Amino acid sequence: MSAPEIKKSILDHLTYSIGRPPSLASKQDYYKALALTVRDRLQQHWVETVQAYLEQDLKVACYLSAEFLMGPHLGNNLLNLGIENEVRQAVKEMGCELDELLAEEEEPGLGNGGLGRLAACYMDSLATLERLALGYGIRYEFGIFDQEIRDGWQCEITDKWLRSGNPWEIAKPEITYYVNFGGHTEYYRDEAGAERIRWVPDRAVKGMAYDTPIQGYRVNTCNTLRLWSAEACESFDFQAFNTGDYYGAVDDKVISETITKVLYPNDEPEIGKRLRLLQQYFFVSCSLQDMLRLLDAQGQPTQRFPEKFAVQLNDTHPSIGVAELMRLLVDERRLSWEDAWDITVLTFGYTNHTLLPEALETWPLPLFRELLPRHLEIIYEINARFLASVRETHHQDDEHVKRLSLIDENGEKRIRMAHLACVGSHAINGVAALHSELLKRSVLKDFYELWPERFNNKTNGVTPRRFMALANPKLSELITRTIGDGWITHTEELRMLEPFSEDAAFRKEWRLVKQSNKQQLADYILKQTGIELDPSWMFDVQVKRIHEYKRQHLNILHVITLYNRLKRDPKLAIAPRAFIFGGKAAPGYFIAKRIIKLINAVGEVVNNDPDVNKKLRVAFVPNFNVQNGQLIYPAADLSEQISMAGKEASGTGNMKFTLNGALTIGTLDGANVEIRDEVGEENFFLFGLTTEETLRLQQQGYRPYAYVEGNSELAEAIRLIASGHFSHGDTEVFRPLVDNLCQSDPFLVFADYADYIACQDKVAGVWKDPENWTRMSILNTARAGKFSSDRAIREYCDEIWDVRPVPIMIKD
Ligand SMILES: CCc1ccc([C@H](C)CC(=O)N[C@@H]2O[C@H](CO)[C@@H](O)[C@H](O)[C@H]2O)cc1
Repeated sequence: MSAPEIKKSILDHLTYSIGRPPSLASKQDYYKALALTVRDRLQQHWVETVQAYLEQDLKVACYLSAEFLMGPHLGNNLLNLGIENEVRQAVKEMGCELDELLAEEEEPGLGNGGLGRLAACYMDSLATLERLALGYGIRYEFGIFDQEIRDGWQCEITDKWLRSGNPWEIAKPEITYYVNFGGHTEYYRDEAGAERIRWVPDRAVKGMAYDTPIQGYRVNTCNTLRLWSAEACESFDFQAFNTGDYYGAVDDKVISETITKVLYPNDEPEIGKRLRLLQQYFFVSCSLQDMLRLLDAQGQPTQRFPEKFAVQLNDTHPSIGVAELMRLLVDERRLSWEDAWDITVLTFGYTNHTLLPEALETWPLPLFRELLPRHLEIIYEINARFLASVRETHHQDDEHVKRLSLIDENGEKRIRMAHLACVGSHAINGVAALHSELLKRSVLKDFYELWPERFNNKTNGVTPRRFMALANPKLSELITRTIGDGWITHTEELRMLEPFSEDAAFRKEWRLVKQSNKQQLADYILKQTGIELDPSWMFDVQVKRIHEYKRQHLNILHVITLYNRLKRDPKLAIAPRAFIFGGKAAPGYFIAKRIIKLINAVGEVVNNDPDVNKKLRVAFVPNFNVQNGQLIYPAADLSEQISMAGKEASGTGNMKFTLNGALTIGTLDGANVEIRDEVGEENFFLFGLTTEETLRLQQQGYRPYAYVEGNSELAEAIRLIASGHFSHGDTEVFRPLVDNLCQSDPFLVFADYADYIACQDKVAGVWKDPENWTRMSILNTARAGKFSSDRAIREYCDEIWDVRPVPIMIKD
């Protein structure tokens, strides 16, 4: 791990792995050689961790997720191995800058947003807490699209993240499984004469494992992220070729590989596309077959499956797993239905990440029957037994039974995947206290009344390694210099910072760190957008997927309100503010794309208007992802968490901002509630209707335009948008947005406008006293220890998975 040894290893990899003499090597080559050098050092831990698993009778946490938003690996692995300085020195001696090589890494964007990034944070915490774990997912050839902003509009660019290979993964051709589709089922008599059902599929693909090491922070544990890639069983059909059917010869190859070709770029609206179901079944079947192989490899009986594997369903996307495990246990391992069902329920836990009805996945029966005929039968059987028990034990009326059923019989019959997940899991959790409560009171109410003991809350968390130590080295250095470095693995120790909020010298240092982070972000934004931001201004930031319930359009209404105030009186004493936005919209999400256009259109007018651009600036950071998120979270003064109450399940960006000393303006939604409880209501800018109040308002009949008539600033802002003031006189481009707001406003933007503006004025007031602001900022960081993914993972391990720490010894 010393600089000279690392230098030698990089040179060796340049020669033996890359095959380039240093004189000819490009930055990409040096990056690759360094990545392989670092991977070597991970692999020793990796092998020891796998060895420990094979030698000891241990239980493993298996996290099934259709998305893993890992972010760039190199910096994180240098931090977790504790060799950043040695590497920085080694590459310097070779004439390279570590930061240049870090910038060479393609970000593996195998996720959309919160759900995918949470899975990545949890993998980091599982390894750091020395819990044996496997992350199972899909190795998409193309991840989340790259976003370019052209003339204010989002443009989607294919994410060819594998174009120059991926040094962090190891292909495992020896770990492949067949996954079947289509066909029919039939009865047959087994050798014992027992009548059984077999599936006669009409298509199969092969799933091959690609493993990525997940190194814990300063421990020997190195877990595995196993991503499956689809390939044809026969990559080339010579028969077809010889008969001149050249396309037919590779047909199967093309079709099969399509399964893991691309990530669906939607987060929230359910899409119900056939390929999406193929993707979900494909990776789940490979994963469960892999677990059964591991069980066999350890000579363990099938009955011990739940003692060896705790399988967590990351939302409903992998919930077909309930039916697939039953198929593997009953059809292939010939267990009785009852035994198989007990194993299944004991094995699975289900995490729900959204209350939005349109995001709860349901599959049309005909599609299900066509692709997965045997699973449909199994789901019918599960449903029949479930409803029978419900009738028996709970004497439920038909209406109730209908509501609980796995099959939605209203109109076109559909499979309710959330219901399958609930029936097949012994634990069901939401991702923040409010969300878990709302789950019990709304979408999963009937299941809660049935099985209250299964329901629990696991408030989300984020890894302090990537989002503090790696993203904010200056703040980390100041904190460690002040309270030691225990906080990196025990964030509750951040509390020791509290007394320093009263120390003027410390506050000064705290402000200087924030200032330099803001300068760094300003430089990045200038390079990306050409927009100049002054780091002495308040950086007011909203970065997250673009969605109406997250209300980026409420934020831009505040910007327009300040714009109007300044246009009316350019000398108005407004606290100079830079409004920074970022986030991708699902390509088919019409309104969300118009919101991006509106933000950029308002920005263009504001930034070029001398009456206002000395106090107001707007910048939309293109291609918001994990990499630039690491630049943005440390540089924010104000974190915008302004979703309509009851809509944001948790949020995790809110936690990253708070841990990096930003103050939050937000509603009582998701984890905002717990952030406010932890940091103190006096250190949180609260506004807006509560969940109850939103429901009451919508029940009593909500007339959005009444709020426009009742508020001149709101009326002026809407009038300006509708007039084409921000669109070169074009009154059509934003009409759909204005009409949506004035006629339905489903996310109560108008209802919360006045309180939001008043709260923002309060923020401006507090900002005027930097000492007080800094004190509040320090207290936010000091009291945000709860929001570490380590705390969340400890709870999952102790309360759901029963997975214990296993220190890994490195044998010399
Ligand atoms: C079917 C398409 C689809 C894809 C993704 C999703 C995810 C559930 C969306 C998501 O990322 N939800 C977010 O999950 C985070 C982690 O728990 C929460 O913090 C966010 O509040 C929630 O919106 C729903 C539907």
